[in-house]
Amino acid sequence: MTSPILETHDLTVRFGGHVAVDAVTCAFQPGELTAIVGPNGAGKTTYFNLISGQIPASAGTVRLKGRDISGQSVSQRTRAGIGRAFQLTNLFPNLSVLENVRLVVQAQSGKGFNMFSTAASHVEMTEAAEAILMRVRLLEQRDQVVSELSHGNQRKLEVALLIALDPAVYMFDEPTAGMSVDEAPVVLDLIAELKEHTHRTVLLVEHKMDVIARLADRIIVLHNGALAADGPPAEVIASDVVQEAYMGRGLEGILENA
Ligand SMILES: Nc1ncnc2c1ncn2[C@@H]1O[C@H](COP(=O)(O)OP(=O)(O)OP(=O)(O)O)[C@@H](O)[C@H]1O
Repeated sequence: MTSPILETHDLTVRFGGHVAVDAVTCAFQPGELTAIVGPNGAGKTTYFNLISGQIPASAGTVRLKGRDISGQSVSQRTRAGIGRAFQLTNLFPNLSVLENVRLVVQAQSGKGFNMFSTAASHVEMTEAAEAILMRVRLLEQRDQVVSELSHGNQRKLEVALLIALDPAVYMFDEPTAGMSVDEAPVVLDLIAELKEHTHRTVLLVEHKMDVIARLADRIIVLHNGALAADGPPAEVIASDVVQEAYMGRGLEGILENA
């Protein structure tokens, strides 16, 4: 077995007396797509926040490629390879779609805002940004200002920015939430492609059963902040612990059928 890309060890956070994430120990392998499920308030988003660094842990560690990143800020973790789908506030709303992607491509190329960068490299960065926009089917909207994009297209742009960042671990929190039936498949295809073609590790918080069935290699179930089950989808869905945890409703009872 290869070394895990990402590991959490006894990861815990308390809010006052409430333990929102309770000693979660889990390892994620390269190329593996894990769906994180559980009822409302189970701690899924908080677990994500602990991994990406939005909130500090009360106890436990997060390791990326074997290195302890528990003390690092969000931006340090992003640079280290944790790519969480951008919140809309991370997009530059008054810039065009192309400009938003090109800024990330530029930052990744190490050139930053170098005013002396050559015309050729500017052309190359534009081409790289356009290639990404083509992948996410946003090339037609390249000159549109971000604030004028539809919700679905803004989500696609978030995926484009993540692709430009090319992190080792992609994190998506309900990536198709609020998307139309026409828009959602494009984003799901992109996530599938990340896993299959680029062998990236993907973590997905998801309520929709059809999305999980299509994409997940593995499901972890959080219940009251603790890891209640972990394994291949069919096994987890059928497991006694999951059936009992949801009082006979089974996992299907807490997932939405689209
Ligand atoms: N900053 C905070 N301060 C206090 N309590 C919090 C904070 N963030 C989360 N919680 C609590 O921690 C628990 C876990 O919340 P979390 O949002 O992680 O659940 P979730 O599984 O993502 O739920 P949902 O499916 O509804 O998004 C909840 O009881 C929530 O109220």
